[in-house]
Amino acid sequence: MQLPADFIQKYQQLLKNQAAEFLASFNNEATAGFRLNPLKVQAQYVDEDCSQPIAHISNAYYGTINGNNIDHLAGWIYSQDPSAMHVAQFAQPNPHERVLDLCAAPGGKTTQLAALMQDTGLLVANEINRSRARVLSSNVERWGLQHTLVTNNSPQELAKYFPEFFDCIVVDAPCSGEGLFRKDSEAMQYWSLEYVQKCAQRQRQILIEAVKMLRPGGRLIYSTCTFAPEEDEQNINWLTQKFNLTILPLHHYEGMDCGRPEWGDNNLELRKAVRLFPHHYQGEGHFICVLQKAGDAVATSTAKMNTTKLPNLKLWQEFVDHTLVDVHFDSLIVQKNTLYNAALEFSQHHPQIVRNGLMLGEFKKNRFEPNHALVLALKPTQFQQVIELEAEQFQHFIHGEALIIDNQGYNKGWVAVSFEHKIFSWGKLVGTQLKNFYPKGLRQ
Ligand SMILES: C[S@@+](CC[C@H](N)C(=O)[O-])C[C@H]1O[C@@H](n2cnc3c(N)ncnc32)[C@H](O)[C@@H]1O
Repeated sequence: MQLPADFIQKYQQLLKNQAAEFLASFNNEATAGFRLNPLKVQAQYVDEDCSQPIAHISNAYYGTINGNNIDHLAGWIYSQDPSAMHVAQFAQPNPHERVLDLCAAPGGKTTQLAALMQDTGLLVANEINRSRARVLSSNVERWGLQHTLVTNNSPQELAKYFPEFFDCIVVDAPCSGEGLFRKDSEAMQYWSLEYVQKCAQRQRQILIEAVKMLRPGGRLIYSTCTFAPEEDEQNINWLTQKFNLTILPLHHYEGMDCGRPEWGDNNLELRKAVRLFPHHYQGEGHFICVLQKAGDAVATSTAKMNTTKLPNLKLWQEFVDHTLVDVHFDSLIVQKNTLYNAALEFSQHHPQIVRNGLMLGEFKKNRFEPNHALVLALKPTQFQQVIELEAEQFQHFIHGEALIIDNQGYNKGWVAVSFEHKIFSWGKLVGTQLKNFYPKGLRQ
């Protein structure tokens, strides 16, 4: 790999006798990994090879996945660089906490945080870029999450709505991406010494807003996928000088390096951070640091904001009675004919919302049409009827075709549709015809 000359020179100076091994690692292939969704699945039921677990990460394995197979469509797996998986794992979010993933798209950390929280409490997944926020939202849907609020705000805007609100905030910052060079050589095109400085400044602006949203005693997790000290140790050192935050010790597992005090004004506390170098760890480059804000560390409960008035829910109730089993939603709200079980209920003033909790469905004239998110979020036992497709039927169905099935005793109406016993879509049964409700945007 042809690395930029300034990059080579910089790391020769910084890493000295380790530089040759570090620079040579860029000629090796990037390491791939994936995580299983513990909200849905156990390893023995997926098609992927789960023979190489990633140490110290729950439900994670080395290897590549097929983005078009049923495991992916049904939200049972997520592709992610093994190093990146340590961020949420070190964040250790507790069930029922209020957690913010401030720079969240496409959703690697969000899906992992939600899994660790067992989809309880409140997870706010924010992304500044609108089209990336949509991708984030579709990954939240695929993962079957019920208590995640997806927002599309700048950190400055978001901070106006959530002063000292969160128990835990993850800032997986936009960075110069040096740790991605092996995976995506295009990342190198943007790289320059000036770009690193620019990224470091932008990260400081983001961190200032993150601190405003963190409650006293709350945890701030800062990560980048770059080796640059300006964006890593120097930013953390600046942060601890500017605000009342202390660095918490992280366990340095095999292959993990410590943060480098000498790269951050000789602040010895920086040793507590984790650096992942590709010549030491089987993954791409990463930096992770966990800090705690001074103050009361008692965990807060998930309080709700003001509630909204509901229209007549008869159509929804009829749908539940005919289609579902043992479901309880206690935060129902309606927005523009769409019914949600809200992750958070707002008064008049609210951030730019892309998805608020679980989208249950839409009121259309005299009927209720369930949303794709609902079929992906419920357990198989929560459907009155599940129709299992054969391989050929599955291929036709994900193309958007209706099917003629051998109807042996199914009732007319909504059914969950599965393949390999993985539920992936709604269908509507009329006699022997299974109408197709697999979303148009996902059809293959
Ligand atoms: C490293 S990526 C996040 C990856 C994500 N956490 C994951 O695990 O899938 C950084 C994100 O920050 C967003 N971003 C860019 N500029 C930003 C800014 N000024 N404030 C907040 N986020 C920003 C980018 O659009 C990008 O989605």
